Amino acid sequence: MAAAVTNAIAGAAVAAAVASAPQREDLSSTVRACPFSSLASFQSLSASCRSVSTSVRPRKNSGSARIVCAVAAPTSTNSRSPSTEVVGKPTVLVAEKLGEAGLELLKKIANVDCSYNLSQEELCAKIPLCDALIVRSGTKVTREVFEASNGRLKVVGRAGVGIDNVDLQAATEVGCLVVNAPTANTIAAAEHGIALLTALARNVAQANASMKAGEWKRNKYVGVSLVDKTLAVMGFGKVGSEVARRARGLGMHVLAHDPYAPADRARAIGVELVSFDEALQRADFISLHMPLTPSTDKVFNDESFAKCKRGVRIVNVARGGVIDEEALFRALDSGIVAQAALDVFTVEPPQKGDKLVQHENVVVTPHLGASTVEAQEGVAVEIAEAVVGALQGELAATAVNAPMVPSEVLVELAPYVTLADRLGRLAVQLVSGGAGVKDVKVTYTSARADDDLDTRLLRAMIIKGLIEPVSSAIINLVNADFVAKQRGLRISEERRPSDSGTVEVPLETIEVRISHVDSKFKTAISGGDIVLVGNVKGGVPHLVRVGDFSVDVSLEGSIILCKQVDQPGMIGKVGNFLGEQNVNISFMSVGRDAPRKLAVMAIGVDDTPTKETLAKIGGINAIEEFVFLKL
Ligand SMILES: NC(=O)c1ccc[n+]([C@@H]2O[C@H](COP(=O)([O-])OP(=O)(O)OC[C@H]3O[C@@H](n4cnc5c(N)ncnc54)[C@H](O)[C@@H]3O)[C@@H](O)[C@H]2O)c1
Ligand SMILES: O=C(O)[C@H](O)COP(=O)(O)O
Repeated sequence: MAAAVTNAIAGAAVAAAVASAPQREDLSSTVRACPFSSLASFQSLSASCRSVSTSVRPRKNSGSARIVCAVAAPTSTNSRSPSTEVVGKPTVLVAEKLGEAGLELLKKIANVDCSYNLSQEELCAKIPLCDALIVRSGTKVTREVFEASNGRLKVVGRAGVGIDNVDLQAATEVGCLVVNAPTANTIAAAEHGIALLTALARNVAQANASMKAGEWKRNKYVGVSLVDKTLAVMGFGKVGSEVARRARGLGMHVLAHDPYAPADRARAIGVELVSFDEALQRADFISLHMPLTPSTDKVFNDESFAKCKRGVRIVNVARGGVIDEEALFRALDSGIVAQAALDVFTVEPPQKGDKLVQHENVVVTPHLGASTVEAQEGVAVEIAEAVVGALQGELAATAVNAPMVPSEVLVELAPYVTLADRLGRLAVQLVSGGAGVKDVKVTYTSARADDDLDTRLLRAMIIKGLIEPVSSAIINLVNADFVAKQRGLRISEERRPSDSGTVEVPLETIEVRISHVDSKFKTAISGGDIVLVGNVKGGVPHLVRVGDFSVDVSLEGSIILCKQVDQPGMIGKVGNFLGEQNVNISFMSVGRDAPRKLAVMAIGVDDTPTKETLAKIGGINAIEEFVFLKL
């Protein structure tokens, strides 16, 4: 007897729960466009991969480019729109001054709202209307901002390098991509570092102020020479190496401390890489160029100043927070530090009358490192390109909160990305009961060596497929692992060597196995688990196994799976019922134990059959159970 029709129809509604999913919704209302859900969208993504592939390489720390899959832009019709907004275009909020060329690029694809000097409350009020936000260092993009966006904010662009003003953890949790503009202001920052170094050595700022006050004090402002002095560059990245190169040109001996710096770069510039302590002990001048991170926070403190040569001079164009400002004040007063030049401060702007700013041996500028005409135009274009790309679902070469997936890998994995998402979607629809999905094992069969397959993207897409149909979450490469962990969904991965495959093809099959659940289609159970296996044929993802039965159905449209007693006329009967309702069949395949024994019929349909049609199929005598699954 055929399974109860109601059970079968419930297949379309996905009663399954993924562990601790906050909401269960009808599948039809929750299937969302995935950035890679169609080959077409992935091909456009691949095209952009190719265009950058020669310049893209994995970067250690932040030194070189990264490529990740971004999140496709939603359009802005789901929120109240600003009056000037063009419906259907994404909205980009530019919260700090951005160069014209960048604004022009943004305006080609988006409604651009330039609103500067917003308070946190004003930013939080605006953000639910925005798909992207562009900031410099003056705007704090806090957890509160991400939460206020209600999931609409898809990308934050930092028009500059330092991302210490953006809560990356909160961004990742909500699946918001963060991109920066890491290269365009390097030279400007390095030049400002050198400007401060020379100004410090020759008392330019103090002498200037004194003369403007009507004085003429030639003896007071005798400086020190730079030539033959030792400069320690702390943080030998983009800016640090440019400062080092210029300091070498000034005839200085240059040391660098950077735990991650490549020795060949240092050798090429004529720089000696040393430990933190050695740098402090040998330097006459110290120039800071490391990012502000938990490990560099106040790394210049009483203890480190005590290790310095007496009379050392310090330049900081990195971040105020890397110096304990109270400790610097003490070191200046005690003479350990003769002079300091500061472009950056723990709190910006510092309080009026700040004692460090007022100190006579301190030269200050109001965070001007990146502020040249050239750098600001460059940064604006760099960030606008990254944000536009991300909004169009393309690649972000400068993402800071997503794993790097090299472009070549993305191109090759494109059809498998779709396969992974669809296997996840089908598998979760086969789960019944309230136990929830907790344990999923993914097995990749490949003829390639174990270290020759990057599965992070595939895993992310399987997670997306498993979670999205049964929750309100939106999953992408940024937040997939986080959301899975948060929901107690354990994904284990295994590589299985392929005997028959070739290394030309990255993957033979992907198997998704859900343990410790019941299935509404018992035939999908193998060894106690729901098991689906898929592969890619001619660039199209196919389902090739359901439980212990081989099938072959392309993963497009929707699928009806029937378990039946193998007998003549079955295909015709089912086909007739679907034909009566004008439901187009795209694919049909039968996998069986043996002739006239049990079989699984997989039918791909382009349209969604009505409940009545599904009831008629369920009523066919030879059909023991069936399920309708939406992709
Ligand atoms: N004042 C400005 O206007 C201005 C302009 C540009 C950059 N910056 C700041 O300058 C800093 C450097 O920028 P960049 O573009 O060179 O970045 P970068 O990422 O290219 O270089 C930073 C380097 O610091 C190194 N590093 C990390 N931790 C370290 C540690 N504990 N000790 C020593 N080195 C460490 C990294 O390995 C890296 O090589 C950033 O903080 C950036 O925000 C300021
Ligand atoms: O990290 C940076 O890029 C610099 O600090 C520049 O910051 P700004 O964009 O606020 O000038």
